Amino acid sequence: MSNITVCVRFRPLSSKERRDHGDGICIRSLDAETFTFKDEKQEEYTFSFDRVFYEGSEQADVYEFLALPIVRDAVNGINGTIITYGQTGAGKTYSMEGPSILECVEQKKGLLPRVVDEIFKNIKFSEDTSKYMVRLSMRSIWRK
Ligand SMILES: Nc1ncnc2c1ncn2[C@@H]1O[C@H](COP(=O)(O)OP(=O)(O)OP(=O)(O)O)[C@@H](O)[C@H]1O
Repeated sequence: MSNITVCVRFRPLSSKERRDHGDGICIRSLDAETFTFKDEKQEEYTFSFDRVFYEGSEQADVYEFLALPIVRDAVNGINGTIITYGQTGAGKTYSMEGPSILECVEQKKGLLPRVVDEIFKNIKFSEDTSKYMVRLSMRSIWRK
């Protein structure tokens, strides 16, 4: 895998979206890396990523593919960054934190709590006598 992994995630339609636009979706899955998008003129475009997470994907799927390799590097002293990008309501916060960072069912926990848990689990069970210093920062960048 290259040093940069780029994935796309589709969230389920909200009840308002279903009410306003019905169930019709313009995305057709081809495989775990490729989907087609049909625009309003019915033109079809194909897009490929390192992984496509369709609307049924679980938080754990995203974590295992995307974040776990970064955590494994981090405990070996290799920095890593996770960036979520998308328009408002696309699901960035849900993917990073889960439905709520404070009260959250295990299955819905987002990347951030999973990453923190795994880093400290690794440190706790590391056999050598190394000292670890963990630095983690989060930024939100938006345009009005
Ligand atoms: N994969 C998902 N499964 C179920 N619900 C989701 C998923 N992704 C997002 N949602 C829901 O969609 C809504 C919008 O998601 P979220 O708040 O994460 O968007 P956002 O990209 O962070 O938006 P903003 O940029 O405005 O902060 C929320 O109600 C969230 O719970």
